[in-house]
Amino acid sequence: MELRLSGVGHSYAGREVLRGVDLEVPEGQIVCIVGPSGCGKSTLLRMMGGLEVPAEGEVLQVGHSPEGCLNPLTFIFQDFALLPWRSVAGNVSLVLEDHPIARAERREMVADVLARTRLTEFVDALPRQLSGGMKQRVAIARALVVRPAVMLMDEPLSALDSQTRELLMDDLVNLWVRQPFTAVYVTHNLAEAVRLGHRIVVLSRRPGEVREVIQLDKPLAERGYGDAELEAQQKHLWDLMRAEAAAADAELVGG
Ligand SMILES: Nc1ncnc2c1ncn2[C@@H]1O[C@H](COP(=O)(O)OP(=O)(O)OP(=O)(O)O)[C@@H](O)[C@H]1O
Repeated sequence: MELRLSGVGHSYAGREVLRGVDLEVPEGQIVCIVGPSGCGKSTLLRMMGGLEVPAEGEVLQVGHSPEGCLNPLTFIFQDFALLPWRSVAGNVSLVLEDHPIARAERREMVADVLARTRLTEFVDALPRQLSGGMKQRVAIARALVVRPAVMLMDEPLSALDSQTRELLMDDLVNLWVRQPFTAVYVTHNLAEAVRLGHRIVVLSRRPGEVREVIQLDKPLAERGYGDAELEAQQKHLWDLMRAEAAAADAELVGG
């Protein structure tokens, strides 16, 4: 399934936050959305996930969900949102419990996704026993277990330290290479965008409009830490964003 947004615009209490956003999320690709603080990135993601309806324009879901999909649009947030009293397996299986799935099959689905996210040996651990990176891997496993059509990721790595971020980026790349998924990935971090994005959408400051869409053709598996080509793309992105970010910053400071 792919997502197509056309002419999406929105205001909150008379304050315009998004304007005329056209955007496509092709099946099997990761689309990163970058832009200065407050430009409407999370709002756009919520609209893609059907949590909010845009005042203008439309968000279309085109095509079919993958076979066995239990929840077409699944969110991953920065704060993991795990239940502290449930084990790793318990947190992952939670999202299957509302579906008519036999216990044995449910167990198999959880075991499979924990293996894919390298969590098998932590199956019985509680969230408080896990590092931040592992907690986010549990959240990713929980999102993947429902076989989503599109994963909607809102700054999933921003609560983590830089080494953990690097490791998790490798994990996401490996997951995608083994079994491509479709995702929209909102981030402030341009290094993450050039490492993970097949396409990067740059929004202007509020009201967020699409300033540029960058297509990165280098295969994800070949993008490594310190890659010169990616660093050049990152610099280009920063050149685009610098003035917008400074202006947005001044606006926020000034209220
Ligand atoms: N439910 C809401 N009610 C009123 N205003 C809102 C609501 N949600 C977001 N806003 C405002 O809309 C603007 C865009 O917010 P949004 O969180 O989408 O931006 P963002 O680009 O994700 O920001 P950041 O990069 O800082 O996370 C901000 O000014 C925010 O305060």
